[in-house]
Amino acid sequence: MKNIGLPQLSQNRIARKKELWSILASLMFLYGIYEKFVPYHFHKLVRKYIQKFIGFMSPYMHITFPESVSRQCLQRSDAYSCILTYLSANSLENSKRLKAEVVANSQTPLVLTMEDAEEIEDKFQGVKVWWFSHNTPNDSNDKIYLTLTFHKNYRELITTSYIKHVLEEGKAIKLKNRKLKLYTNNPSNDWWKPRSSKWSQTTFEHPATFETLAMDQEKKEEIIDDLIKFKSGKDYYAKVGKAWKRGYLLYGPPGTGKSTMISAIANFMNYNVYDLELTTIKDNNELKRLLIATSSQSIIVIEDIDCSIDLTGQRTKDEKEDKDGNGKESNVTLSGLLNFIDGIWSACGSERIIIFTTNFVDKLDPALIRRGRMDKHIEMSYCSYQAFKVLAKNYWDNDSDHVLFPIIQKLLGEVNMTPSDVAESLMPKSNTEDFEACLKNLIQSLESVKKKEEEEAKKKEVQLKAMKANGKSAEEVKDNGAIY
Ligand SMILES: Nc1ncnc2c1ncn2[C@@H]1O[C@H](COP(=O)(O)OP(=O)(O)OP(=O)(O)O)[C@@H](O)[C@H]1O
Repeated sequence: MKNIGLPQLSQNRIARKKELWSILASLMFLYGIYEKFVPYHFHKLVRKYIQKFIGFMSPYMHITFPESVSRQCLQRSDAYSCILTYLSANSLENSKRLKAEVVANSQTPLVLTMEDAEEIEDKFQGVKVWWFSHNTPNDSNDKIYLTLTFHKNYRELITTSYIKHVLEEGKAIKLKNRKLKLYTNNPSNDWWKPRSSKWSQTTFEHPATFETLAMDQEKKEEIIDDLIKFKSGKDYYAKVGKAWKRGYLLYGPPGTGKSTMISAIANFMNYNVYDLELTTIKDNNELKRLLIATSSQSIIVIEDIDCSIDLTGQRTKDEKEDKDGNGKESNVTLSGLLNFIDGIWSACGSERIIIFTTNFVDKLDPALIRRGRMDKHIEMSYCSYQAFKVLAKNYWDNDSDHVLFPIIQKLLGEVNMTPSDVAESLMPKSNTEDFEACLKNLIQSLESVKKKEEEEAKKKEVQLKAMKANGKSAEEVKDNGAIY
């Protein structure tokens, strides 16, 4: 009988299929054993190496950005949200795919989110990249991650230029879109308008940041660290049973940057500012009403607290009358203010910073500024060499050293000059004035202050000698202001 069986080719195919099935069955069997008997932590390791191997073989590379409140992110105004803002703004298609969620009590009410496992394509200098959003189930923090995928050939371009471009563009768009508010309780100057115990508001647009704030780097970092700790401290405050708020006392001579620091904090934290004018508040009840009307994520500021009201209750009625004779009177008391800061009413909101500023810290009632109430006391001092370098960068974009810098460094060590005065010297007075001319102006100002200080010291020394010669006591000499 003639062989009419399957042709040779088909038989080979069947044999190969059988082989494949048996390999598959063996692999499944081995996987079952691996799953059952190999410890879990070892699984993770194996997965990691498999992923590494696949990554090594693949022509594509991945970079992952977590949704975090890390120090660096905050300084870059949150890398994760900068990327989403960039993606949303840069393509019509992307903006359709990104969801805008409304977040209550937030300065940025619209928060962009990307669907889990969604992919967005972008192009940079002709190179295609893909952004991919995903959760990591193993991550106990339940964070969302953005992964950037690109071809290995463009590694240099993407890791240096593209990411920088995305972050900068995203940050710029965010800054443009963000609108912080400045509230004030200062009543209108128009006499016909009724006096109101409410806040009036305007847009807060101060450009100060920690980068442009002239102060020693170490001190600056300490404040930034403190703010970050506060911002991410919701659970901590709940755990220790404390209202989620923090008090800062900024003290130092006029022109050392206390108001500038407040603006830098507001911009850094993205908080609204409530500028509280105590002298216009009738009594403690009005103060309470104003407090209740403030929102969370805000900074309540009382500037020049030493001049605001009588906080010791010893001022006479005559003194309360203002210079124009308006009879403007404030019955806000120290206890009212203490209640405002940390009494029961202060718990009506959360995530709030209270800032007092003063030029005379010694004048303040210790109860008002004790730690726990004013948690951090920050001295804003005269311009140091490091602070001067920040100002040189702000005003002249100068990062490098200059031959005149050592002279300035020496003079700043000998003379007390406020950052405000240093900044004034660094500002060009005409179109022809360049950086060097401004540095010379500064040296001149520093030298004239130094000369004045030396002359005054000499004068006081002569005075002192004369008084001593006249038989005056040490106390009397001191009272007369001589250096003793
Ligand atoms: N530390 C600083 N960094 C940057 N700029 C500063 C600094 N200090 C002062 N300046 C500049 O000087 C100006 C005045 O500073 P600012 O009003 O912040 O000082 P202040 O300490 O609040 O003064 P006052 O006690 O009189 O209210 C600001 O507009 C700013 O340009």
